[in-house]
Amino acid sequence: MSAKRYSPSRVQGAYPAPTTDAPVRAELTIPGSKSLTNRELIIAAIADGPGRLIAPLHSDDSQRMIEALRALGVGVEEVDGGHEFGPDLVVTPAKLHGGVTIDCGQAGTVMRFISPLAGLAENDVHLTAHETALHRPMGGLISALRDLGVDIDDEGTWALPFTIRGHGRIRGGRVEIDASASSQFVSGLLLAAPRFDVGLHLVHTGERLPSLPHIDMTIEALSRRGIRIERPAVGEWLVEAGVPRAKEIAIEPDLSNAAPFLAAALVTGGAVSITGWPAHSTQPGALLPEILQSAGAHVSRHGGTLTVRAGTSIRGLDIDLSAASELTPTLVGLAAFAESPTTIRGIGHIRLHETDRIAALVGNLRALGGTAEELPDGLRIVPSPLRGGTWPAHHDHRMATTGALIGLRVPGVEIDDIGTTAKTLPEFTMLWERMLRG
Ligand SMILES: O=C(O)C1=C[C@@H](OP(=O)(O)O)[C@@H](O)[C@H](O)C1
Ligand SMILES: C=C(OP(=O)(O)O)C(=O)O
Repeated sequence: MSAKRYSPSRVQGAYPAPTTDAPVRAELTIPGSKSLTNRELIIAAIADGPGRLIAPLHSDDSQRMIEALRALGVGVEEVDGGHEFGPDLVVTPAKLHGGVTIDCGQAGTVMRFISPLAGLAENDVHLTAHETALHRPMGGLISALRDLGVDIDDEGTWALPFTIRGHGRIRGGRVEIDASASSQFVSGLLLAAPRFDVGLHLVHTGERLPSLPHIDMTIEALSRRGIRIERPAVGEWLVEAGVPRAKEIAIEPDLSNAAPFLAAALVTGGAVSITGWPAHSTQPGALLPEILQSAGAHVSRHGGTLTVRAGTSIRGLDIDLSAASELTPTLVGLAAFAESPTTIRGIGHIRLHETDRIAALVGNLRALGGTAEELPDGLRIVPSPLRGGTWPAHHDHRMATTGALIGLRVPGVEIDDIGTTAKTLPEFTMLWERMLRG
């Protein structure tokens, strides 16, 4: 039986991707970062008083986190902050109570960040996910939590669904983890670690560690609230026990969600500006200006607005994207229109993202007449003329937005399920059409 579609979007179903002959010229504001919103929600929930998230993301992934925290007893209240994409959030910490079921939807951040927190709850927490996300790796995290003394009943599967039998405390101490399947195992443990009795000494034992900027993001978020984290060696973290300070935190725009819009400038020979681009950011999307420049773009910044202008052509890239693997789908869309081949390496673990992204990207491109091949830890695209056809989203928001990018220059591309974009950007079609209107 095929998996049920994942479509919680405001715009649902098939979406004929708009095509344009004209260069796009637009200035856009992108909603808040998924990764920052869901980290700040967790830290706010274990802080020393009520705190506020300013301009957070409102999408399926953030809603799943809000509902998970509320289920555990934490107060999360919506308060108008005057922002286009939804209210601010006031988070009031509380004793975590358990006795609940939490549905993580498709959100990797929810399944990996809530699990350690559930170990601090007073009772059983049953964790499940949408059926399209039950395959996502949890084993390394389950193993580390067990080593820390957390009682988990997974019926021997090492996967969701499972029950965490919370006892109201986790002792903490030294633990090893193989986080080669996902950096979120590390982030999830670090985020809850201040509330462990003796803090945490976490040692990564796997051969590779993807998405390092996302771990830096976790460390930076905790440090901002007074929690000390040391890194005695690569792949090793020491977190002191303590209570994070309650704060008002402004959430940066989601730079990975800005990627297809910036890439649209190159694909159409135009220019796209994104407002509120942070001067410093741990988001992997902060690498976009440099990556797009290597692809031939002209990049400039004026007063917090980043502008990407097309150059004379798009250069193919040979790039290790392990630090920023969530940018892969957009860069593949860009590569389809380059003047030379693109090779992306270091991203083997994205076979276990929302879908097997390597297989899905190669398969979708080939179905439109493109030339692409899977590599053991990445993929290679040789630009060739494409024709229209169905672009399956594979219940993956970034596959859907890549289909839209390709459709800008290839008439007749239809994304089978645009609803998937609600995972992190329910406003995708609205913003895409706003970009095309200029
Ligand atoms: O911590 C985070 O917010 C994320 C970490 C990364 O996960 P992986 O390390 O599993 O790739 C990234 O791909 C995901 O989109 C968000
Ligand atoms: C891999 C992703 O999501 P998640 O947070 O569910 O891991 C992603 O957004 O590209």
